[in-house]
Amino acid sequence: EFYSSVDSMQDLAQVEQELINATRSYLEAQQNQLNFYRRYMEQIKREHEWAVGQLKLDEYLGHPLHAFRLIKRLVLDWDELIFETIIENKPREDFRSFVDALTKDLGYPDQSELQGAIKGLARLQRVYNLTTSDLADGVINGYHYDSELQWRESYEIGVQLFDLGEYKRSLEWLQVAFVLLRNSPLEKDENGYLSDIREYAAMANFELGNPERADRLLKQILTPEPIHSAQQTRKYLESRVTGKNVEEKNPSWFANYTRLCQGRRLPEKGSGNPLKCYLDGKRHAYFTLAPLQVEPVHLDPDINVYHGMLNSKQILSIFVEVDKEEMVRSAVAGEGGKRTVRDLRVSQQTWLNYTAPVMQSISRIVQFVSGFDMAGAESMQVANYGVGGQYEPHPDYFEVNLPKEFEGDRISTSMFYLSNVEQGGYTVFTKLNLFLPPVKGALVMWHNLHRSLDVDVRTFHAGCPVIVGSKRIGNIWMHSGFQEFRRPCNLTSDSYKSVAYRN
Ligand SMILES: O=C(O)CCC(=O)C(=O)O
Ligand SMILES: [Fe+2]
Repeated sequence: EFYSSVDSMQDLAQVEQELINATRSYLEAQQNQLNFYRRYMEQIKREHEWAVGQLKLDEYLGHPLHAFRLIKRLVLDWDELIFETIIENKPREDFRSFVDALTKDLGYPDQSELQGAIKGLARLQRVYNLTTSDLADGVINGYHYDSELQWRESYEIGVQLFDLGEYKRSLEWLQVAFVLLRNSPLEKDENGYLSDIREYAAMANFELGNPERADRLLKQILTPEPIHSAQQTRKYLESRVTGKNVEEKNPSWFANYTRLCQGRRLPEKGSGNPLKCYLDGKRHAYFTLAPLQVEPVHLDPDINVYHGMLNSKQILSIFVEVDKEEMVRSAVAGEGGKRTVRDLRVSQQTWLNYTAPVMQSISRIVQFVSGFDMAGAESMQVANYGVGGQYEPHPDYFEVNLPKEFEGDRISTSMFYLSNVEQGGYTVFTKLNLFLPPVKGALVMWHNLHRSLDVDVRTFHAGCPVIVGSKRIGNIWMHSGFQEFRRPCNLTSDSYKSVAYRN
């Protein structure tokens, strides 16, 4: 799978580069072969002309060498030089086997990849309120990127969204495609693409509960030919009950999620945020010379950002380790805890243990900042999101179906940002009115469990869709086993605080 991480998309760029090279050599080889045929024809033609110019044909052929040449050409040359090489077409065979090997080697995207990429675009539109015309113009949140879409691309998006049942969005893309094609000075639309667009637009309108509009669009493309597909579509639609214009129903968390992803908090009660950044050199001797740069972003539950925990060199070393592993599409726990791939989590990931030197440093950082015993730590999960990649609101604890290999639930999360993100990709806490833009080298830490070890529902959080850029994070989840002396329970339980936050 390629679309779910920017890193794996790089393989595709390489595939395309190699395809360009291979196609170039193919064209060149074909050209050489054609030139050879042409030269051969010219040569024979010259001989014919010479013969006709000089002598009568029977005189010419009366010469034994001429007779021999003609027969030799027809028996051998035409066959070997022309017929066989045309049929065999070596350049084409070479090209075909090169492409086969290349796609086997580096992989090749299929329809489902295209769908994944298009769903990603639709997700960006939904979460960030991006208009279709802006996106098609390459304008994202007011930033102009030099990459507007062609009518064909907009059309393809419209068609795919139609197939996905996203009729309203589909219609918008079809309209953009229509206008682009109609206003395009180069395209003459000999193939009737305007009609194709109208036909899809008609069907989308029909599904949206506008049968009159659908009919009007289809009438615009009716041709005298009875087999034309617009007529068939019309018949088909007449036989069906029109769709209902149902407003897209979003889940209850969606409004909070999108607002925070857009960097908008609800106004705070009281006198605003009293939290101040501070330096902490006392937490552990390790931080005496380089005190922790703490940005407390929430109290109760405490969420802290520790800035400058990893430098670029260390982050590069982490990715040297990542390159030794295989990145796989991230999954979520499905029914009965089974690994399930879903659109709610679109990224690729791998796991790193703490043997490499850089990973030993990371282990020390987490140990000294959190005070936890690393005996309870999972390996670090390194993830890379693709454009539109996200992780919808979830808790990090298991609560049920805790995998057997762990002692206790995930008591805390330590999340390192391993990249900046050009646009989007915030981490948001949907129940705490909190958003965090990724800052390369920073570490975010919080507890997922109350001191009673009951789950703290307030810690629901999400990774917002990446709009532009490649988001990389490294997560270390700590389990509650081994930590009884590190984070002892209180005399009174504070798990009541979570009650109001369940849904
Ligand atoms: O990408 C993010 O900001 C959050 C990721 C996350 O919550 C997770 O991987 O569990
Ligand atoms: Fe998480």
